[in-house]
Amino acid sequence: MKVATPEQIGRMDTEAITKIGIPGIVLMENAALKVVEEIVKSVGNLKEKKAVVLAGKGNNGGDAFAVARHLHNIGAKVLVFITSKKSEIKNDAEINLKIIERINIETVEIISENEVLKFKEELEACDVIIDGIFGTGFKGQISGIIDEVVEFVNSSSKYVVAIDIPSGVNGETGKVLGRCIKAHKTITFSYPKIGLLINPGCEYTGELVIADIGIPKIISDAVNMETTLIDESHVSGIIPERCRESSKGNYGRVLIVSGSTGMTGSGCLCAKAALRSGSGLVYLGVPSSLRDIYGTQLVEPIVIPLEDKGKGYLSKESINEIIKEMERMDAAAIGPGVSSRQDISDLMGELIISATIPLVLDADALNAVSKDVGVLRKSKVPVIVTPHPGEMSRLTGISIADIQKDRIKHARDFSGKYNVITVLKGAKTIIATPDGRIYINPTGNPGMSTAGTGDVLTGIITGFLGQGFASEDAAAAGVFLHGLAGDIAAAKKGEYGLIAGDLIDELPHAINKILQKKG
Ligand SMILES: NC(=O)C1=CN([C@@H]2O[C@H](COP(=O)(O)OP(=O)(O)OC[C@H]3O[C@@H](n4cnc5c(N)ncnc54)[C@H](O)[C@@H]3O)[C@@H](O)[C@H]2O)[C@@H](O)CC1
Ligand SMILES: [K+]
Repeated sequence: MKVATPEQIGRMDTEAITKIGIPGIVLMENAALKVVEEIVKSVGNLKEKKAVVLAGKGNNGGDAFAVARHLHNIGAKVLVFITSKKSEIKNDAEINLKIIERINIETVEIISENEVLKFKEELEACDVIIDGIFGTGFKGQISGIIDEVVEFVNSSSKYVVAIDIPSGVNGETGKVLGRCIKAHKTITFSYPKIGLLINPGCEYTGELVIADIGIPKIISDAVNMETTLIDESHVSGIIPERCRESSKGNYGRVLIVSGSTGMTGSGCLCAKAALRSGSGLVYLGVPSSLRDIYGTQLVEPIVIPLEDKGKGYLSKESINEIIKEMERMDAAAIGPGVSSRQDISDLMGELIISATIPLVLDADALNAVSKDVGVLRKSKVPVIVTPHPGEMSRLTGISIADIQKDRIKHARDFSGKYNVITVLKGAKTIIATPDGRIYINPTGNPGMSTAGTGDVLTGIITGFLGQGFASEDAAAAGVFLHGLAGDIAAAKKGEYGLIAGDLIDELPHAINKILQKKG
């Protein structure tokens, strides 16, 4: 599903009004009806129930006035608090304000401490709070009396519904600089806004509902939305049904270059995940002195011992063997458990430059690349890098805290600078393409913060690359299914006891769920 910036949504609204001739008040009415429908779904029959509606001075407030009218019509006792002077309210919002005044819905301007006290009392007795203070027009930080109002809402323990965006979230960046409405449900219009999907904004939205308010397709299609929220239908468009007549040769050969003494598990997880994502043949290139360990752990993958002179880690001496093996492969992953010795750095640089098949670089490969990041630009093949924030910090020299503050920007900058696809892991994994497009992944849970889950992701993405998916599709489908497998595992076992191997077990179920979408 496409994701919009507030500016793009504003443009769609304006063009629907000016170019197509749909009056703004009609869009506002559509928006309000969708909000009321969702309130009823969550709170039930509102007859005789008390609703407190908060309205700001912009069009978000206009929506709130129209919501108040419909709640009143279905029998709710509605009280509207306005966070500005009524005289500041203009245009469509003013029309809706005048309407509710004419039908005797009580409206109170909260402009002094007296009204704040009244507001606090009313909150205690109400059944639902509707937040229409700020929407896409919000910038900066909530302050003054509105700050107190938001604090009371958040400490009220009442059900809170946000109109379009919880007031206080920046719809473009997801930043929350001050206090912010913590909603149980947010009904956002036309398309999700980026700020509702990424941290910290997404922590405030509660359940997110996307409501169509009638923007004509001709208008929205003309807006170039560069951000995609990966969803089931997106992934089902990537994963093909298997051909009835096929053999393992149809589903790719992948090479996983992995392992050092004490770090053999990562390659095993990676290889199993590649197989569970449908790979025809998985080859695991490992230091030859460790081959027996893999032999006892793995049945289906083929182990290729790479000369290590008995050292238990790979070095530059294995380069020719690896490059030769790559010639018969369709994709390769390099990195899981290879250790971070200098020998590995030298090996990585040469492999990246010489590779002739799509690559996934993970873990120690990224740490090695950090010493000379420019080598990524010398690759002749598509490269996917899968850093967690710590690895991203080493690759860029930017602190983890700063990366986390603007994950989209840092992923996009890195992809643009080094011509790679960046999979920036963490809650809401971000994928950035070299031409600046972004994918946001909604699946996954904190149970996946455990050793080996990154190796599983690398295996899935590599498996998909080997099956001929474009790098961007392999990354998008890979992160979504990895998170979905984690969600299925967490539903069965809880988040505490979840381990990386559980993701591999659930991966076939996650893929099946997506294939069923194809109908
Ligand atoms: N015709 C339209 O354009 C439609 C707009 N809709 C609604 O309108 C909203 C956007 O309306 P607006 O553009 O009027 O914006 P908002 O209603 O979000 O509010 C903007 C107002 O808040 C002020 N403001 C911004 N940041 C502030 C801060 N930190 N502290 C104090 N005041 C601040 C601005 O100066 C402006 O007066 C959407 O979110 C949506 O809810 C919907 O009704 C659909 C149709
Ligand atoms: K709002």
